[in-house]
Amino acid sequence: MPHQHRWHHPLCLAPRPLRPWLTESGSLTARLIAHYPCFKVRVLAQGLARPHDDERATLGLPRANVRVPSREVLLCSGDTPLVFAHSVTTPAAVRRGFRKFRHIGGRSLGSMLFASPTIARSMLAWRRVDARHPLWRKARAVVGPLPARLWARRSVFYTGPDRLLVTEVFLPPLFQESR
Ligand SMILES: C=C(O[C@@H]1C=C(C(=O)O)C=C[C@H]1O)C(=O)O
Repeated sequence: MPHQHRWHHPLCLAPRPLRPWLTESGSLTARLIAHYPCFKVRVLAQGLARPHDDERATLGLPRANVRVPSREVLLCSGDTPLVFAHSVTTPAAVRRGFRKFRHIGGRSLGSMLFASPTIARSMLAWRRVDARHPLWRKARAVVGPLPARLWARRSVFYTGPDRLLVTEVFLPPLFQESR
């Protein structure tokens, strides 16, 4: 698992206003809605894509060139992006336990994941990402200029044998002011 070890940067290094967001163990969507009344999901991509290097092992995908169901969204307050979220799963999972994944559209994935009593979640893991990481570069491409390092977190949702890996990158409004 080559990149796995990078996913445990100590949270004490994170900006204080960001920590409650990084550690939220319930739905991030629900927490955002509570703080931002103009919460919106902007879907950037939904379809088949190559998983990132640090996602493949977590999903048990052996081949580097395999394409898997993926989704990228910006979670926004009005037009202001707050979180860039990237989710990947397996072709088998979208036919079984995560059947709704492909049809979620402009609703939040959190509304599906946390509504189902048969879906469980792993521990959260955290790291900082910079221009060497594909998620930083993807966020930069849609959001525009960004700080050199951003905090990200990820966790796996499980149902039966199926897995869905959700990674969230936190954008400046969530750490440049305290809420
Ligand atoms: C996992 C959750 O769902 C959020 C919503 C997402 C989406 O709609 O694609 C993706 C990741 C999360 O930021 C959550 O709310 O905690």
